[in-house]
Amino acid sequence: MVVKVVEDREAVITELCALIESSANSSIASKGSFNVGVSGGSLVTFLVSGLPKIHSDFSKWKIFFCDERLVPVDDPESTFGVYKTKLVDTGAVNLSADQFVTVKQGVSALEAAKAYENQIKDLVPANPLLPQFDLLLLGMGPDGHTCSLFPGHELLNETSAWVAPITDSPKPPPSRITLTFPVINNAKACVFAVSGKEKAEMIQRIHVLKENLPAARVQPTAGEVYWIVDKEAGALLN
Ligand SMILES: O=C1O[C@H](COP(=O)(O)O)[C@@H](O)[C@H](O)[C@H]1O
Repeated sequence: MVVKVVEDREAVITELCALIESSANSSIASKGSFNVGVSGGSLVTFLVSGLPKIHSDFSKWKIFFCDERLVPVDDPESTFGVYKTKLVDTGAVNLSADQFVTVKQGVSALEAAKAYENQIKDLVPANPLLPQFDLLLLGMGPDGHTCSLFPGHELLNETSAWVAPITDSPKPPPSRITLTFPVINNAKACVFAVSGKEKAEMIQRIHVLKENLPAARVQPTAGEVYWIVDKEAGALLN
């Protein structure tokens, strides 16, 4: 695990996007494609600000969702909706909407999760039996959740589904789908980008007190997990 404390939110964005650039370009050089999973929440604003500054062949990118809220795309809570509006429609980066592997609309959470799992099966090479993303970009909520994996929730123990439905998310909206730990921990690399003093206590609980919170369970078996935190979020690390 690599924990890097940087000056401020801007520096988090710079570090995060340098890591993305390097991962994307080495994936494209070695196999001609880059399969990346994105999260919602604060990560969207980091990427909207940082991605336009990196150099990569964006046509080789395929973008998946580490989790998605089951709301219409034009709802402000839709993670795809926000990326589409702020990153694609603005032309900020050379990505088209169809490079995002979106979640089926207008069906139950269970059906949406199953359909997304099948899309992943078709598009992401398995290594050896589970899909292996090149990079997963993760956020951590102030309660220690990541993706839509919340403290104390039964989904933390999911071992067979790659993508799971959740209809009782403690953070609204309640209905979502999420990658599960077997898939997350099979990624080549995962990165958390965390900024702000409201995250400081949780960073301490995970990295100093070693509490087994959802974000702490991100430990890729054959890859690296990076934590990029700013000084406010990392204030209680020592
Ligand atoms: O609900 C969600 O929250 C987490 C954390 O969001 P943040 O705004 O505290 O960074 C996010 O990573 C996840 O994708 C999202 O659905």
